[in-house]
Amino acid sequence: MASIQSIPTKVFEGQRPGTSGLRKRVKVFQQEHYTQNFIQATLEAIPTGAKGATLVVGGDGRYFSQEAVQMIIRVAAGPDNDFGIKYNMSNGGPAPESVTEKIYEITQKLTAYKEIALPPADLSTIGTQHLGNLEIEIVDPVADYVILLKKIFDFELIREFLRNTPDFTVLFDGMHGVTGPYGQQIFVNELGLPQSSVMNCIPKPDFGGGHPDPNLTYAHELVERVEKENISFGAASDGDGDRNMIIGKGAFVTPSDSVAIIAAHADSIPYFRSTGLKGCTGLKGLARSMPTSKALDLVAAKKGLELFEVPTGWKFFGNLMDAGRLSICGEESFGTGSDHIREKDGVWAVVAWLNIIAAANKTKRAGINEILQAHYQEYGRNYFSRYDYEEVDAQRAGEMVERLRKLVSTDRDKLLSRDNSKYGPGFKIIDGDDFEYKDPIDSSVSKKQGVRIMFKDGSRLIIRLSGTGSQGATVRLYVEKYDPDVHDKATKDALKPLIELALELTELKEYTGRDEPTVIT
Ligand SMILES: O=P(O)(O)OC[C@H]1O[C@H](O)[C@H](O)[C@@H](O)[C@@H]1O
Repeated sequence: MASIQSIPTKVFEGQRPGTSGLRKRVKVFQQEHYTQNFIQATLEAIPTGAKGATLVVGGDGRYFSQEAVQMIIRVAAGPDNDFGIKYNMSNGGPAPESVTEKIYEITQKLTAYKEIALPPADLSTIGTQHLGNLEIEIVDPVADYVILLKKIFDFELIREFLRNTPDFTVLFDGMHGVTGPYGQQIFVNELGLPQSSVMNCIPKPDFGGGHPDPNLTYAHELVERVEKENISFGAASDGDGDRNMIIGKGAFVTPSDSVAIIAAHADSIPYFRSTGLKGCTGLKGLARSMPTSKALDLVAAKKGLELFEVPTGWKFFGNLMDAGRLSICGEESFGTGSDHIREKDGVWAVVAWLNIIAAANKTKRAGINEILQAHYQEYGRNYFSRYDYEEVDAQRAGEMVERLRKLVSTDRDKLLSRDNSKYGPGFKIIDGDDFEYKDPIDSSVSKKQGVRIMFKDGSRLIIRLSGTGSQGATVRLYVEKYDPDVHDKATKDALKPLIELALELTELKEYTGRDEPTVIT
């Protein structure tokens, strides 16, 4: 998808004919995806002036950089709505492909755009202000968000548990992203944890020089402190607050396990109980992106819930949620969430885990490790790993994927008769395809979403090109092995034969020229 900066936008100067006196209001959510909200604002709120809209930034004005806000206001304040796009994106989710494709098509026809100059907005003052004839309302999103979370989770239970269990220590890493003020308010002010339970909670435009990616590589400060200081529960969320990582001393919760465990324990979360409590929705279906491990499928089967496997990208969950068929979903790329909003939500996932642990501790003492082990005992364990090969030659990466596509289609017989016995029993290939998804709600079809190879023992290997890499191509190789009995192997040992098989079968080294991946998660 084109970025904001690269979408040429036709902007009118001064007042639009026939709109004299119109007060335009701008709606921009604090929680990421302002690309989508920018589009929403441009297409709906601004031209008609009909929709009241709000610019949401932190009370202290630091959640968005002043430049970003100015850019949004400037562009959103002026576009002439003769684009002819009428799409309903009011669920607040990421724009669907139909919209981004239409916008891209329009950008190909535009020949010029103008900008209007606006004075800078004062982001530090809550309330309404005017920039020319543009009305902006600055609100504090933390307060609204806390109200929402209190309807979803059992704050009282968590608070009690933390108060009565002082040796259960917590460390939340805001990574100098947008969730810092939320972490401060929720973990310290609401749940009563000491100030030392949060770190890096001042949002900074440069993320304090770090890379705000909540994984074992980039959240190393948190990882080191959790081990050194014997922290029971460590958590991080990323720069824009939508992703999360959950760890404990000697424990790492893979995102695939995380969504499965949240779903398995959903009845300890008020929002998912169909108890008739105000705001409780009951647990509807579950969903994961295709490469995410099938741990969630086992939970869905046991609970008798619908399970959806969608292509990579949160936008595919929105229709299912709007149709009332999806409650909890997740992606291996550290996104976990529910239908309380239409985007993954890092802070939500952290509080979900605290709620689950607090509920489990009503009967016996349990930390992250105990919850993980109990889950594996009940469902078996889906060992999972992702190998990323970043910035490889795009043409060669494309050729590699084409070869694999051929292997799962025209050369299918060759694939199915492949002898993998040297890698151990169970690695007989039983199926393979290039993942295709038909949206059950609007019947739209998304093709070529990743080559999948399935094995007799339930193992899978998946290969796809990243849609978010910025330089050359990023190849992602996902491997998964289900083990119903053995739960305590190190992931890399459990997956070793499958990874070797995957490298041989995909000819990854030959095509990318790489001996090793750049990132392993
Ligand atoms: O295509 P990839 O690089 O694997 O990225 C995939 C990820 O991209 C974005 O972050 C989306 O918001 C995620 O929902 C998605 O999982």
